[in-house]
Amino acid sequence: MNAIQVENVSKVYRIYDRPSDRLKEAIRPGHKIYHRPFYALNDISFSIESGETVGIIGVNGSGKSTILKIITGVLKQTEGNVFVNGKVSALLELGAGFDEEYTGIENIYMNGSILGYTREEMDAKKEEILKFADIGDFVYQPVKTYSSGMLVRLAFALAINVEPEILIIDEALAVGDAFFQAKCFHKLEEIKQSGTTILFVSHDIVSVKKMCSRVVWLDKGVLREVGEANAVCERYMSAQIERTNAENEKLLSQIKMHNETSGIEANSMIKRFPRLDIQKAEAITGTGKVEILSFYIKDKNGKESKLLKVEEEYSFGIVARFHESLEHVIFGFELENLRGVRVFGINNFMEKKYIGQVSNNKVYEALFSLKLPRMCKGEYLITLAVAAGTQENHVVHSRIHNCQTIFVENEGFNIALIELDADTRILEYDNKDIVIR
Ligand SMILES: Nc1ncnc2c1ncn2[C@@H]1O[C@H](COP(=O)(O)OP(=O)(O)OP(=O)(O)O)[C@@H](O)[C@H]1O
Repeated sequence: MNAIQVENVSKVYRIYDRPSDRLKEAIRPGHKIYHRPFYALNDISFSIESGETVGIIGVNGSGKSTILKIITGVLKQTEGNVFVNGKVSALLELGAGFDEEYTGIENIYMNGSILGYTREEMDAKKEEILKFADIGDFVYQPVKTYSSGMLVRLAFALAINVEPEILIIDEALAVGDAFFQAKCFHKLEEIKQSGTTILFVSHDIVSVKKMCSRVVWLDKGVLREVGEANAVCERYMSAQIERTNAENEKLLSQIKMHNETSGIEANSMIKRFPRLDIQKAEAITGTGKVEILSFYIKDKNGKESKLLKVEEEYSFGIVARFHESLEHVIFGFELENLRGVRVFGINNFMEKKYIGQVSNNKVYEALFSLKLPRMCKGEYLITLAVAAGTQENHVVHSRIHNCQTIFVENEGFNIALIELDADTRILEYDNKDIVIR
């Protein structure tokens, strides 16, 4: 069953060059048109099944908030239809849904009554809401005195504790502090498991990948893609890379970087490298001026391996052919877990091994030797990249996303993403010997 169905929805705004044009058009109905139509959304269709967690992604101004407002009924579409099946609780703009003259408590009851709950029913929910919001006595103060952090705390606590069938969240979590964000993500995970449909707008692609099974990608009001979360997020990130590449290419040509002495070692021996299988890669992007030919991992005996043990030494090699002479080249790779969380990344720029210039039609091998950190046991995905510029400002010439998996063995407790090397001591004191300041 569909919880939300969006059919050919468009939202058109009238844009006037001068404020007076609006008036001129109003007083001469049927005559001259003074406005230009602007499509904030253009013929958007998608549906969300009951129980799904779906993300909406897109750059600023792509129409994400507009579609959420239309789904929640805050805004009326110009064309098309929206069907919503279930009780909706929404967290839209910060403070929306609150009357700022009233206290937090009063707002809790007002919102509850809008959602059809009686005062008694809200009495029962109040404690849970206040506990989650954790804003102390501020709940007795008018909402207009709240900081943005307090507002989002109350709004989130309210939105999740009214047992919605459909929960809609617009980027709101970004406002809270890190502890609150973590608490919210935990709670969202719980809500998701209970079968609530969740629609989630965020610029944080890692969270979207982690939370959502499917993703809707909006681009300048147009639906670019709807599909499996990881795949759509990858293509979205690739598109962002291409966009920033174009911008950085311009910027780098203006910045004059001093040529470092080249750290490249010449090698005339014939070497064999395993061919990189790019068939399984999730996305390949870049200018195409560099072709990544090989990636390999060798253990300390020089044996190739995809089954790695924590705290052992490995060398990671990237081999690439250059189709153009380039300056300030950066070779690097990243490791992500299967939930899309990056565990580590390394490149020669970070390691302060600067490369002055590489020549057209030559092949270069970048070698990274490292001790594998104490990370959680399991499967990981590798992303390879060759870029040029600096860490902050670079053009990606080739990026092969999630092209290979490795398996990490860890005989430890495996309770978190990484384990620490800590010097742990326990000291004992007599009660009388301590002062707690
Ligand atoms: N009242 C309005 N009149 C004219 N244009 C508007 C109006 N409201 C929104 N827009 C435009 O509609 C487009 C979509 O806006 P929307 O807020 O939905 O984007 P968004 O994807 O949520 O952006 P962000 O990530 O920055 O929040 C933007 O170009 C915005 O300027």
